[in-house]
Amino acid sequence: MASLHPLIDNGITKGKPDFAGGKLRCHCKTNPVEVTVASNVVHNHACGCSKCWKPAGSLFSIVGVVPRDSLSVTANPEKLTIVDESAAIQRNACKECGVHLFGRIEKDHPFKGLDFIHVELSDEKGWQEPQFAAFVSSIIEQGFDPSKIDGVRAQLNKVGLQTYDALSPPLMDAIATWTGKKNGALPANL
Ligand SMILES: N[C@@H](CCC(=O)N[C@@H](CS)C(=O)NCC(=O)O)C(=O)O
Ligand SMILES: [Zn+2]
Ligand SMILES: [Zn+2]
Repeated sequence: MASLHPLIDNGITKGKPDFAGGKLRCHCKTNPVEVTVASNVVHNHACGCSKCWKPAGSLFSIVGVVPRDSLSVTANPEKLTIVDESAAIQRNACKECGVHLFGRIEKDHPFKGLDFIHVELSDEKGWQEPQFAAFVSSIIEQGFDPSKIDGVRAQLNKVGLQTYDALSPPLMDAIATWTGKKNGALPANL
């Protein structure tokens, strides 16, 4: 079976409601970028989109939000770079290892004031557990076989995650398959 994400593959461990935050570190063996977060995450969820950072071999990102004021870069900030300046979410990644430390919204947007983080970058336990899975069909755009996408939804449902797409799942899959063929991630004759 495909790996969804290390935090959900073997079932989901519930967080602690009173958890007060912790430190996130990139994957660099020396001089990792360190971010300190003084709050728990909310709306933690799995995201299948192509923009959210995923650990190697995982189909999904686990991403949650924290108030921007509760996040600070506490070591090696010079290693950070913004992945895509034109995106609504300015994802700050380590130039050396590629890990995304936090995403920030600067433009006028419903989520302005919130930063997006990945709690598996922290050694602390107690972060809110993932609550649902979003943008499931988007993994097809990245080359995932569309005929196997319902198996992924079943895997997510099995660990207790409801799955969502912007439209109904079959319609979103069809749109994503078209996009995957167009961008070359899927064979044109599929
Ligand atoms: N199908 C697209 C979906 C991208 C997308 O819309 N992602 C959502 C969820 S993270 C979003 O809000 N993106 C805003 C952004 O990346 O700035 C993909 O996989 O690239
Ligand atoms: Zn790094
Ligand atoms: Zn995403």
